[in-house]
Amino acid sequence: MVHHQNKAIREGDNPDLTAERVTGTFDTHSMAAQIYNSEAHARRRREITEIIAKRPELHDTKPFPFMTREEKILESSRKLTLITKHMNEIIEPNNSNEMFHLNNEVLGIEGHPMALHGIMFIPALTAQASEEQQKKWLTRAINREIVGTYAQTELGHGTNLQNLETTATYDVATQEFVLHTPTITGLKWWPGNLGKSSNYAVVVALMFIKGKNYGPHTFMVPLRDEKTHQPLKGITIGDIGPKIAYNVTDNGFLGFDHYRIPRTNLLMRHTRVEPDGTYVKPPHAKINYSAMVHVRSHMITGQAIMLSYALTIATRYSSVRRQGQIDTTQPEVKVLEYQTQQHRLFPYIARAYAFVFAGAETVKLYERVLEEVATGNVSLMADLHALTSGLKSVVSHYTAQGIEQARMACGGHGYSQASYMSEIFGVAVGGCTYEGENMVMLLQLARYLVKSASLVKTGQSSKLGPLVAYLGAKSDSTSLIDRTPTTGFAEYVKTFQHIARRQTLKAADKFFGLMEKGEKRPIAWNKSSVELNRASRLHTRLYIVEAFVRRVEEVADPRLKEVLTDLLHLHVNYELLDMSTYALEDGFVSSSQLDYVRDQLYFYLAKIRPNAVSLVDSWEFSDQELRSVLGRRDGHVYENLFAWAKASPLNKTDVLPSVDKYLKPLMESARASKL
Ligand SMILES: CCCCCCCCCCCCCCCCCCCCCCCCCC(=O)SCCNC(=O)CCNC(=O)[C@H](O)C(C)(C)COP(=O)(O)OP(=O)(O)OC[C@H]1O[C@@H](n2cnc3c(N)ncnc32)[C@H](O)[C@@H]1OP(=O)(O)O
Ligand SMILES: Cc1cc2nc3c(=O)[nH]c(=O)nc-3n(C[C@H](O)[C@H](O)[C@H](O)COP(=O)(O)OP(=O)(O)OC[C@H]3O[C@@H](n4cnc5c(N)ncnc54)[C@H](O)[C@@H]3O)c2cc1C
Repeated sequence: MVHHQNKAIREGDNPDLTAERVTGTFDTHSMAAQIYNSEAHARRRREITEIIAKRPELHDTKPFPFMTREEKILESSRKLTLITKHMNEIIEPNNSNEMFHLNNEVLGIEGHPMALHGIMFIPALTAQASEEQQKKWLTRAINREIVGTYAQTELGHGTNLQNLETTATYDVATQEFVLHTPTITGLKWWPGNLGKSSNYAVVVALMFIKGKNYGPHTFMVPLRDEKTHQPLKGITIGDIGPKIAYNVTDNGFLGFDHYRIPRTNLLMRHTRVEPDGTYVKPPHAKINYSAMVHVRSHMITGQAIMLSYALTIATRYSSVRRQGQIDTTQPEVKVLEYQTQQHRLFPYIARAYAFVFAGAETVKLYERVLEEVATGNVSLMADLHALTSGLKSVVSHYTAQGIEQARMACGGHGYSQASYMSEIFGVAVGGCTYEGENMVMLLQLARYLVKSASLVKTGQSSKLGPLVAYLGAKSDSTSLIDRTPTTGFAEYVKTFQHIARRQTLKAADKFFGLMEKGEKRPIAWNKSSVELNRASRLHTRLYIVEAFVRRVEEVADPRLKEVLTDLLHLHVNYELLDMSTYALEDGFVSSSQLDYVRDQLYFYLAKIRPNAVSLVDSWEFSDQELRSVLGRRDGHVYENLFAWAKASPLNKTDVLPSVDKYLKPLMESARASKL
């Protein structure tokens, strides 16, 4: 038996797809170890997939697109119960990476009744509850004795947390907080699983003590009776209705009518209110925003995964879809042969790799900050906030664009829910909004960049942190791309640094200049904000390139290194062309250098072509996880599209009631009136 580098090859597969896999030059299991940041985790993912494959009770009973929302919620709850019961046979206890994979395989990306429980409720309790409070609630939450969510956003306010309307007023006499929703716009609105599933929530409310507003604070709040699941007195609660996607999650609304909770339900790891109402300040004003930073840090990886779902589907399908000829004397080609198709897909394959490598670095920094903050050291919080704000925005934006390109690259069948593309897009694009609307988060990063720019301008570049040290460096007069005999990544990195530095300093100049002309700070900020956000994007894209370079430098296996180097070449050339206005406007890069960049881009599209399928196979998504007829591992698309269509609920009968009731009489009366 031949041992192929691509481990997805099976007998009986569509030969067009097998032919692609045979040309792969590297071991896909080894590449999976790069993607999932460790050989052990990549292996565990495969083992978990195999365990699930052998347990039919954990499989979808029918394709999701054929189910109503209610059916999906029921089905997801059934599976959730089973995986909770058998968790320890499938994954290592409390391993969140393994849990994430288990959920994606069994429950899928449309959400489930305990989605926010794992993503935000437990992280909020872990980071913000005191040890005593953790003993009371965290263990119960981990054991799933209670179901919780994170309720912050309101109908009228999501971004501007200082103007939330839900109040928590301290009553010294009873040592209780009184939670109240004064208006319709003060209703909590959006929190995942708040509507129907959760019986507890970490609620963010403005805290008032003796008439003074202490700003947003987090409280542990019981919402429903633990036995009957009926809403408690003083609580108005429900589901907000269907969304673009993610409909298995019951995003909800919540109102309080003078609802009392004990003083000790304020999460008190970093902040305290004494019985007499004395307030003890936290070591950092934003320390209780940690659950948001948790999601922002992890969602970079989550977005890369969803982008790769779409790319896996489109690249496999493009290898079995034949349409048209390039040489008219030859048979029809796989659509993957078209340069336009490669240009649509391959740069996004490179981006997905770049994002997952940047995501791994972000999680590492997040974990370090979490440990440091637990011991009272908050020095890196601002850096982490700036980094995650930029990355969540840039990565979610390009992820959504990439998924949409992948959808269009599948032609008509991409528009069918059999492709599953619309759900993947819908879930992923939510990331542009949740955890901070993208423009708003770019502006958060811009604050950090402007502070750094003012250090540069006042001759204090030595004080710049490592993420922004390049802002204080001197540029070459022009880019050295194609001006040295062996142009390497260093010339590209310097070019991206030049572009990001110039835009940051220019946007900061604009802002400071407006203030010098007498504009008030917030007005000057608003008038500079488009330019500031451009700087934030360029800074983040530079970071992503650098993370990619760092990873490629670390890789030892020569076959992996070669293909990852090809992808990196593709990435830097595509990125530079995409932001060429910035490079051209001050003459840092010339049009002849851009011609070189274009040639390089086309060269690497062709060089990557034989590895394209192996590059997407390396993410090792099972068919169950992908839930896409077009993306099937075996490539048997057409017969399965036909089977899928036949299974559509509309095909249960030949004549629909709507026809009996309306169309037949309509046609009959049209015929009669013609007589
Ligand atoms: C995922 C985990 C998996 C875990 C498993 C792990 C396994 C691993 C596997 C990996 C895969 C996982 C994949 C997951 C996929 C999920 C799929 C789908 C799930 C869908 C779920 C959807 C969930 C969605 C939930 C939600 O959506 S929950 C609601 C989120 N809502 C927002 O995000 C509001 C935005 N708004 C603001 O964040 C604020 O409003 C505001 C703008 C900052 C101003 O904040 P404000 O308090 O007004 O600030 P200012 O007073 O203006 O002060 C400003 C000053 O503070 C500073 N500063 C502000 N912040 C912070 C901060 N943090 N830290 C430090 N400093 C900060 C700032 O730098 C400035 O400093 P300066 O420049 O002054 O020095
Ligand atoms: C799928 C999904 C799941 C969610 N889950 C949860 C959850 O579990 N818990 C929870 O609490 N919330 C949740 N949310 C809410 C989410 O966090 C907010 O919707 C998000 O933070 C954006 O806030 P917003 O809706 O107030 O948007 P807005 O702030 O009203 O945004 C509208 C527009 O105004 C602009 N804008 C607003 N402020 C500024 C500014 N200062 N400067 C420049 N432009 C500005 C924005 O850029 C945007 O273009 C979820 C949302 C979604 C879509």
